[in-house]
Amino acid sequence: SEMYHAQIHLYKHVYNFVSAMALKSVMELGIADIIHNNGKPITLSELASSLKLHPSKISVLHRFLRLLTHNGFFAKTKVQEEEAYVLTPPSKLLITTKPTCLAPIVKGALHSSSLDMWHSSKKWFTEDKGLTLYETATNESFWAFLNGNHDSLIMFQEAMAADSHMFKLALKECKHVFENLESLVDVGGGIGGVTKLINEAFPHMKCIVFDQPQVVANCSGNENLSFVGGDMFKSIPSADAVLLKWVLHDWNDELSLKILKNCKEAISHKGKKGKVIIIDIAIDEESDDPELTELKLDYDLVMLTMFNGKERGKKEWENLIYEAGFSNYKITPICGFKSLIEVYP
Ligand SMILES: OCc1ccc2c(c1)OC[C@]1(O)c3cc4c(cc3O[C@H]21)OCO4
Repeated sequence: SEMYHAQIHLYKHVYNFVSAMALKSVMELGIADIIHNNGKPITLSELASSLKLHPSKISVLHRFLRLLTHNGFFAKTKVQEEEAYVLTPPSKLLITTKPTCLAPIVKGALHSSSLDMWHSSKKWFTEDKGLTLYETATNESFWAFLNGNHDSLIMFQEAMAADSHMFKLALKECKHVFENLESLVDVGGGIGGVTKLINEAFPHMKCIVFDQPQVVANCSGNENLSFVGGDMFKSIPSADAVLLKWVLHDWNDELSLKILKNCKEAISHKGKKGKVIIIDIAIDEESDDPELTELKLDYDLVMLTMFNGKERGKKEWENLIYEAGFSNYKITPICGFKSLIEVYP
């Protein structure tokens, strides 16, 4: 009946965290590496012994694998009549020796420092101080937390760098965007994860990684890759193109406008030939399948709660781009759930 379906819907969402935390456990145990290095399907007992599990934990492992197999992270097969597990495309993204490894994102996004704040949401809703949920819960911004906790900063930067390897695959599809650029500044480029990939693909392009001084402090480049410290809300080094990957979703419209106006300044020496390259989520409920839209809306709340940022729909991107004084733009989907938006003065 409708009541039963409503109950299932409600309970499923209450316990959504279980599959996320089971995935975190599998990541922490390095199970994807064990199965990958095994070179063939692995039985439960083989997996348990390589994990050096106490016999009492073998059934626990089986139950975790059962849920994750149900959710498409493993598949079952038979080895000499015995059940065995193989990796699937999603769990292959947890193999730590591959450049496409997203384990650092799983680790960072599901770290207690990213989750604990949710227990303060009622307080956050009832206050009018304009703080993020993160600040309401911890009395400091997430960026201040990262700058004050070396291990968390490394974890965050590894998460950002992990995602940028995905960008390497996308770069093959969107090479034309970066062709015939003589220089590019990667704003909010962190430790240069993405910029290094672009520099490898386009060795003659002068690439600048632009981020806060303390972020770029002990980074070193090469003759065509340099690190510059500064404040993107004040001014951005000039170049043929400015890259904003996973930056504007951290900031509300007012601050995003400020960044985009400084980007326009930075490319103005090139006249019409300059461009701003935005890589971020573009919500598109009409054409995206519901699963993809749910991921984008999840990310919207992650950005809202951590940074008072937001993910934007196609219309919102258009309004922001025109408001910043640009005349034209083009959106191309890349990397599965992100889009590449070329913006022209
Ligand atoms: O736009 C930047 C940006 C992009 C992605 C993410 C950001 C911020 O913070 C939230 C997040 O869920 C997160 C939090 C983390 C982390 C990684 C991580 O990935 C997610 O490592 C430590 O805490």
